Amino acid sequence: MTDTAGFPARRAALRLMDAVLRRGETLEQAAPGALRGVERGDDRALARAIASEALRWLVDLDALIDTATRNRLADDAKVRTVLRLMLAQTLRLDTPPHAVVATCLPLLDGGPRRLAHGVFSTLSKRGASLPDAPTLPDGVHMRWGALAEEVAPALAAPPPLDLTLKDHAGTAEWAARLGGISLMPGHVRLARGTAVEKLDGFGEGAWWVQDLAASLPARLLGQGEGRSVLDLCSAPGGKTLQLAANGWRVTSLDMSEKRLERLRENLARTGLAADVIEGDALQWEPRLPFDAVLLDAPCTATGTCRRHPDVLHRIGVRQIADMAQLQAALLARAARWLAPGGRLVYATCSLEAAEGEEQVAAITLAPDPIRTEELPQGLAPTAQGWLRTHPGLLPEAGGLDGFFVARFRR
Ligand SMILES: C[S@@+](CC[C@H](N)C(=O)[O-])C[C@H]1O[C@@H](n2cnc3c(N)ncnc32)[C@H](O)[C@@H]1O
Repeated sequence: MTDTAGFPARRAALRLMDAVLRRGETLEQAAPGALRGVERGDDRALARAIASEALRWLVDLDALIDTATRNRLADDAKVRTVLRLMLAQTLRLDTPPHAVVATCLPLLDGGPRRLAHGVFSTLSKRGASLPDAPTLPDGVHMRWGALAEEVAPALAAPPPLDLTLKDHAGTAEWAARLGGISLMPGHVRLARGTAVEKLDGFGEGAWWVQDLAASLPARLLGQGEGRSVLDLCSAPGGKTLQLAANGWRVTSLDMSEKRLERLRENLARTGLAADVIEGDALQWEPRLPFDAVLLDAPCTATGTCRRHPDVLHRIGVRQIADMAQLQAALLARAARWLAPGGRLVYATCSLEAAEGEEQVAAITLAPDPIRTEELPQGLAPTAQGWLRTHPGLLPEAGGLDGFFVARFRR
């Protein structure tokens, strides 16, 4: 064990990488265990930043490593992962090489320290660099096809911070007060890395963090005017907050008690109200039909790859097929709970057709096509009246998450 300052953050980063690449966990799931014992907040943030950058640029970092070894290192060799972390720090986080060596080589104590030092020194002397955009893994390329070329440049850096305002009337004022820009009423975009809790308006619940794309599904249900809506799969509650703020009587259902705790905190902070139910949507039955249903279905979340680059490596055909099966079952149930004339919005933050376009192709409700004027400038619905966003859209404004959204009427 070393007591070098900065070592705990690197050890935690290595644990995060292992959790994602070996055990298929998300960075969020892995964080509590991997960061255990890392006391300082800035060390915890650093560990996450190193692992995120290593995952974002994994293919390119591996290609560099492979130019500097005589025998190719196994994909899951610890020395490869340590080298990925070392290079991510010098090439992406501007950490000086001597600091990288001092804090990372102890990760290999009793192992191939000299090999790692040699490869790192060779690449440093050579002035190794990364391409402008990350190279996506082969499996992602195969699934996304031409879309991969549009998404990759948007992955080069973490995304900006989007806020949704409780009161859309105050958009220009809040944008000026927080030093951001607005891409549509009720939206403010800030530079990435902004610390949320310290911003004006957080304590009083004037806004909540929500990617622009994630704010579109609830907007597509319009003003509630006291009508009832079921927010199905609702936690941590970004869409419940929007619906409540837009005058809907919200029933908010999710099966995760832990995520519902965050939803309740969000309601308390913003002073908004919803009937919160912990339940499994595959078992639960409502007493009365709803005027609207929003199904923000569980998904592989590959549309959030800018923020969560672990999805590029964890998600494959099996996970997509499992999610698609669950989504089909949820969609069939949600459609039955609509009152005549009621509207259903189906959304996923996935870039996989199986979780979007293919999922709604067979639905028996009438389509209620999304219109261009309902969307921020620069976005347009598909020929079918669906919305497909991806990180490569609105590049000058900083992009947006990948979402699929479709609307229907009973
Ligand atoms: C995409 S997230 C929802 C995000 C949320 N709509 C928001 O805007 O904050 C999907 C949610 O589905 C929930 N979920 C997954 N399977 C479920 C089921 N069978 N019944 C109820 N909720 C479920 C998960 O707990 C998770 O919170």
